[in-house]
Amino acid sequence: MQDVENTALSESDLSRSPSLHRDDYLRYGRQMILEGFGLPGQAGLQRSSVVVVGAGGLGCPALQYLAASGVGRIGIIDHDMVELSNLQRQILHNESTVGVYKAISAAQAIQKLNSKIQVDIITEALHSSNAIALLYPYNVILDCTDNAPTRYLLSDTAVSLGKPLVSGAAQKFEGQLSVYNFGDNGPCYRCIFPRPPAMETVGTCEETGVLGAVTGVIGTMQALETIRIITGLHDGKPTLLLYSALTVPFFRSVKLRSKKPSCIACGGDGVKNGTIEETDYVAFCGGVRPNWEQKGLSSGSPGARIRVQELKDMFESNTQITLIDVRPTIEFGICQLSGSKNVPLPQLLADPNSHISDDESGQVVIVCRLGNDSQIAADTFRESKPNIVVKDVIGGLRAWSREIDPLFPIY
Ligand SMILES: Nc1ncnc2c1ncn2[C@@H]1O[C@H](COP(=O)(O)OP(=O)(O)OP(=O)(O)O)[C@@H](O)[C@H]1O
Repeated sequence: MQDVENTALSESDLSRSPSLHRDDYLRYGRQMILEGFGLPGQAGLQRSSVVVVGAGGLGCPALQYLAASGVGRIGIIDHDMVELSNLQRQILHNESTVGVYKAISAAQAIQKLNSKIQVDIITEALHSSNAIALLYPYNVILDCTDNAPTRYLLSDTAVSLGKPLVSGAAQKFEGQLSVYNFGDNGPCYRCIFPRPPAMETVGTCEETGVLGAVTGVIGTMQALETIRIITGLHDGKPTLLLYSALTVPFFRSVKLRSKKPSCIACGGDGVKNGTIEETDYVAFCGGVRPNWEQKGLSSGSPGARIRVQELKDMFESNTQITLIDVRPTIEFGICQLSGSKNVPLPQLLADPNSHISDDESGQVVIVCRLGNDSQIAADTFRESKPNIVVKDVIGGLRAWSREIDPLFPIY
């Protein structure tokens, strides 16, 4: 499966008589004088090509260091556009590129840093029918995305194309880093995580929060691992690096086992291009968002979910409601609707009966930030107190801010 033309540079590539422009000796001199790097290392970087999937929190620092180090060709794949809430960590974007495709914004930034490298801009989402074609031209693939379907798709594609996959993840105060499908018998992502996590146990940065500098640490290390692979400085030992910004020592590493012979992707006959195209990665990972109706957690009778306009109407007509906000206390402290009481979702799930009384005379309305947790809370109440009218707010406080009160803080 290893495609010699298109995989990480071989020893013969690195020892081929290198030629650099005169300015490059000055530009890259600080790394060229490093033991084991030298002129072959720099020339290897210049001849290599790398694709970064996701130009967000991880992709930005990774791209920055890859461009600065002189990787000759860099592809950037991201279908999303820059938003104000990205600027806290997605350091290649800025106020003037809000609304611009991230792939374009990031490309502009790294071309300013290094105008001599080739940058390919791809503003479409990576999915099973374009992955092989989009990733084929590059030596190393970086997973800087934030969702399980893309992780499995990237891993299968990397296996199929015989390319190393440098995978990063960051959430809250923590991050993870690993290189898959590399070295002597290195495992793929599926060998280590054969089944996706349950959808309700994972969340995006939007849902769970992330400290910007944590993505900086992991994204930078993704660039570092990539440079080690290209220049032959990587020992190829499969390792999962775990980082926690709040716990000393900050880094721990876990030795990973070799490729699993029974792995459906890299064991046996291996994954075929056709298999990737036929796989519904979103379905494999349980759907884009948990759909509580489909999971049998009915959302009650028609009208069980209300729009923010209906909530406003209830306020204005003085309808008697018990308004429960199920966000974490720290978020409730940032902003809240007047008259709402805070019962964080885990507390509510642990003991739903203690938060509303049996003779609740009005309606119970549940709100959260985006309208997902409120559905879980409402279904839990309906099960424990079937005689009480429980509604939840579609789109949550985000929708309230967008549609009703533009002065209400959005985060
Ligand atoms: N299949 C995919 N193809 C291309 N880009 C992807 C794919 N999946 C995820 N991404 C990109 O990966 C990036 C992940 O970065 P990050 O989580 O920091 O950003 P975000 O999604 O903007 O964050 P937030 O959760 O705060 O909205 C995003 O820019 C997203 O568009």
